[in-house]
Amino acid sequence: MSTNNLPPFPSNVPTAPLVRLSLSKLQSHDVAESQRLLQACEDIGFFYLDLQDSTIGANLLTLADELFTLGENLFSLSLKEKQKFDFARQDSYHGYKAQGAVVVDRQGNLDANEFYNVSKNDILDLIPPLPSPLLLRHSRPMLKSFIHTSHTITILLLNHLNTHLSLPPSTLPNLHRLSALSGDQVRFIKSPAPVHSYSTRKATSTPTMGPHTDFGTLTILLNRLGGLQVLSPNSEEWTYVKPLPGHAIVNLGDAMVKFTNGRLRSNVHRVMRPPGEQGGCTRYSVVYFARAEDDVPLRRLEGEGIPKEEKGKGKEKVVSSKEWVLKRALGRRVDLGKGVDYDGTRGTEGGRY
Ligand SMILES: O=C(O)CCC(=O)C(=O)O
Ligand SMILES: [Fe+2]
Repeated sequence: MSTNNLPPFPSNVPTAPLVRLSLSKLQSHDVAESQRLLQACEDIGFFYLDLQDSTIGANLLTLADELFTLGENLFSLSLKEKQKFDFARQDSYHGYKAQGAVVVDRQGNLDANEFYNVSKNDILDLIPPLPSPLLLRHSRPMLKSFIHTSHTITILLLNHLNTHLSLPPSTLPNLHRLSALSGDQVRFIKSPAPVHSYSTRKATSTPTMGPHTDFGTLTILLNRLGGLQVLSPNSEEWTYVKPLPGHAIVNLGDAMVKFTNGRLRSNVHRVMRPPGEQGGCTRYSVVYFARAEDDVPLRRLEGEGIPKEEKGKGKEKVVSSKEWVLKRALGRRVDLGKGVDYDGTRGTEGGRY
C-alpha cells in the first residue's frame, strides 16, 4: 500500500501537539534534543521520531515499507490458516489474534482488528522456531533486520533517559539485551474497512482497539492512516495523532513508569476508525514493542533522578516483566473460557480507563 494512494488526514480535526524529535540529533548527543526527549517522556510519553535524517532511520523506513506489504499478504491468508497460529490457549501472546477476540470496554464490546505478533526470541533463534505461515518463514531475514534496527533505536533512547535519570551507566540498556529472552515483538495490525457504510460498527463511537497503555518499555509505531488517539494527560479529551510520513510514533510503556516510580509516563491511547475520507480504508500498522528481559522485576530503579517511594504508601506486589506482559496481553481475550477481569488487566494509568 503506497502512502501516496491514501486519502489525506482531514484538516479539520484537532490533533495531539506531540513534539518531533530528530533521530540524527539524538544520535549525535544534541543536548537540547535530549532535553526535549526527557520532557516529552515526562509530559505525555509520546513523541514523533523523524527517521529521515539518519542512516539507521532511513533503514527502518525501508524495512517498514517491506513489512507493510508483508502484513497485507499475511492477513490475506484464509482465517482457517491464520487461526492455526493462535497460541493463546497455550498461554502465549505470540502469533495470530482474530478480529473480535478481545473486549475493548467494560460493556463487553469487541475489538475490530487482527494482530500477528512475531517474537524476537524466535526470529533471533533464542528459542526453537514457533510454527508460522510459510510467508513469515521466508521473511525471517527482513524481520531480523527490523528487530535489530528497532532495538538499536530503543537502546539509544534508553541511554539518553538513563543519563537524565542519573542511573548508573547502562542500567536501562542492560535490562534490554537483545540476546536475552524477552517479550519483544513485531506486531502487524489490520483493521478492515467497514463492509457496508461506516455507520455499521456502532460505528464511529466504538474503538477498534480499546483504551490501553502499552505493557512494555518502549513502542515504535508505524502507521499511515489516522485513527490512533491519545487521552490528554490533563483532561478527558481524546485527540488524534496524525501520522507523519518519514516519522515513527514512539511511546513509553508501563515498565518505564514502574522503573521511574511515575516520573515518566505511559499514556492511555486507543484506535478509532480513521477520520474523514480515510474512514473507508483498511488500516494497517507495523509496531515494534521493546520490553524488559523476562526475569526483570518491574519496580523502582535506584537513581538520583527517580522519586523515592512515598513513606507509608502500601507496597504493590512486584511482578516480573514476563508475568506483567502475559497478564496484560491475554487478560481481555473472550475466547479462552476464563472470563475477563477488565479492571485487573489495566495498566499503570488504570484509574483513567
Ligand atoms: O495501530 C496503531 O496506531 C496503534 C496500535 C497500538 O496502540 C498497539 O498495538 O498497542
Ligand atoms: Fe498501544
